[in-house]
Amino acid sequence: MTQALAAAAQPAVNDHEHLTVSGVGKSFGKVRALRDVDLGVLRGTTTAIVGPSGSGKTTLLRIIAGFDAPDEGTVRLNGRVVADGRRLVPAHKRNIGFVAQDGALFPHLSVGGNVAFGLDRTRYRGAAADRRVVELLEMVALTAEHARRRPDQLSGGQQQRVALARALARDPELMLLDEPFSALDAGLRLSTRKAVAETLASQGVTTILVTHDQSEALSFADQVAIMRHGALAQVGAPFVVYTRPADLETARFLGEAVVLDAVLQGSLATCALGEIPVRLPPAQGAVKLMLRPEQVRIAGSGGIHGTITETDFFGPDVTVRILLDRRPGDDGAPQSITIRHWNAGLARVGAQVFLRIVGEGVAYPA
Ligand SMILES: Nc1ncnc2c1ncn2[C@@H]1O[C@H](COP(=O)(O)OP(=O)(O)OP(=O)(O)O)[C@@H](O)[C@H]1O
Repeated sequence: MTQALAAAAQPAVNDHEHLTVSGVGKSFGKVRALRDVDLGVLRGTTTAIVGPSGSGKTTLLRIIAGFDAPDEGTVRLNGRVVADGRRLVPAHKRNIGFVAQDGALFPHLSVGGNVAFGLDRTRYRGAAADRRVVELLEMVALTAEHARRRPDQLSGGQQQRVALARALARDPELMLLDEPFSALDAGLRLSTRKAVAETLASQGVTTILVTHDQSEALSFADQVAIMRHGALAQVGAPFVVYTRPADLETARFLGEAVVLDAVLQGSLATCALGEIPVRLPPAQGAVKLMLRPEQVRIAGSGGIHGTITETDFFGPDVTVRILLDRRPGDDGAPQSITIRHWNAGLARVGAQVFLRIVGEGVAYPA
């Protein structure tokens, strides 16, 4: 093959991409853990890989790190192939940082000793190393005082931030985070996540976070990759994947969804909630229409109404199940929806309510 032909046979690689995963597959015996995964990550951005347990997230992260080799496909860092059928650049030559679920700090070393472990000893020695350790601890909102403690004398969130400081000590270009917040309780999880995101953004480190928590993925990342059964179901900006999921399963995975039978004509879907505009209609005729519950509001009056059949109180809001009244000419089965409302006093079982729809729906072929 001539050079020009060989170049044409290569998949297109975006020059701005820090990481490019193309057609990656991996099996463990009969288990197909990854199939035909394509993922591009721009330099300095944050990507979250989210999916249910066993969907292949960790396998993909380990292949990006260089801990495992793909069976097929290619991984490129800065346009350079680091893994394909023949070559495998090992993890320690990929200039990456890795933070595991449990932080994996060395219990026998002090906090400072843990961070210093990551330092390049040809660049940092003696007082320079001590100064760099404190600098790294300050990046993750800890101090020189913490450096003297043992890891077990810190809170869970502090330990995770030390693990991040240790990973940052290597000056990585790419940071891989494998569910690093999952062992923390809700409040600590939020504040640690924010602190970690801010540190990584300020250092301009390209970051990939693996999580099974949808809201964590949506709030942390510039780009969300949804993984299912070893394949990527959708990759896009958080707002896009949440408001325009590629399919119903992705819609339901990323959040609560109101799904109704509808008939689509042009870009208008007729369903038990009236006529709802649809962006980019995929088909005409019978479809499934998806709205997010926050798009359905309880109103003072209107043409759409129903009866509350069930409520569930959560504190800031209440989940309300509503049996929709049939609209004139509708002879289909009765349909119920579940939405949220802030006023628990208003949402009483048996109450009649009017509903108003905000924004557009998403239609899927029935
Ligand atoms: N070393 C291994 N040997 C055999 N099977 C494996 C191995 N590692 C992963 N698997 C299998 O590959 C599939 C994907 O696993 P993986 O750990 O990547 O999923 P995950 O999405 O990270 O799950 P979790 O959220 O539970 O960590 C699973 O079916 C798992 O059992």
